[in-house]
Amino acid sequence: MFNKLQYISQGETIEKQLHNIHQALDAGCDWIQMRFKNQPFENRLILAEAVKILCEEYKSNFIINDDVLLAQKMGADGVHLGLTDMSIPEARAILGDRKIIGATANTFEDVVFQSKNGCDYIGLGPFQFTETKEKLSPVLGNDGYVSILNKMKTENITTPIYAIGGITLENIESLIKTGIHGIAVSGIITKSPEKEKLVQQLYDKLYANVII
Ligand SMILES: Cc1ncc(COP(=O)(O)OP(=O)(O)O)c(N)n1
Ligand SMILES: Cc1nc(C(=O)O)sc1CCOP(=O)(O)O
Ligand SMILES: [Mg+2]
Repeated sequence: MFNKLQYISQGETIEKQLHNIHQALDAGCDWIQMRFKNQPFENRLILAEAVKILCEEYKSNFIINDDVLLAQKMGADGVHLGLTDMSIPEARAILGDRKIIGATANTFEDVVFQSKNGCDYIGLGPFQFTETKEKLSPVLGNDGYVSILNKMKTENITTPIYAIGGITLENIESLIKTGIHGIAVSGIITKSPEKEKLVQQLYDKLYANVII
């Protein structure tokens, strides 16, 4: 089963991205999504090559946002695809069954659609407003997760759900109670002056009731 914490990268330049990813790895994150929007292929390729080496060094999972062909070229661990990106079946045909394919959802109907398409996990959000992503879907709040996760239980849909969008340490306990598997975060880790402490606090809350 997947780790409960995914770090999504940010930064306007290759150098800033790499710096933020390196710091997240140093802080203990072991699942990185490289998200470098509105960049020419050449820049994404340069960054992906560097991140691949770093993630191997730290024995961390490395997935790429949006770009299935770049993920294939890099031999990355997988991709994350939104509702307007390449379809999950098309990505699966390219990457095969052994790669991670994450999908985005904002409604229960999206969850049904993405699960039927065979994604490995779903990023369900946004939980609340965030500056990290433009053109956000409607915010769900805690009640949105309660409603969608309850419907999933009724319909026996077991795809792991990651809450995403403006999540802070304070939100985790109530989100975990809704039945989510984990969280995907960017801003709180990137902006934290005490990343190692924060990542440990996130793990403590995410794994509080997990018997190993
Ligand atoms: C874990 C996770 N969940 C959702 C998203 C959003 O993906 P998408 O809707 O394709 O938007 P962009 O990230 O591409 O702007 C995500 N990246 N990761
Ligand atoms: C990349 C992304 N996708 C979202 C969605 O709702 O689909 S919210 C989001 C941003 C996540 O970063 P932060 O933790 O800084 O809010
Ligand atoms: Mg996308």
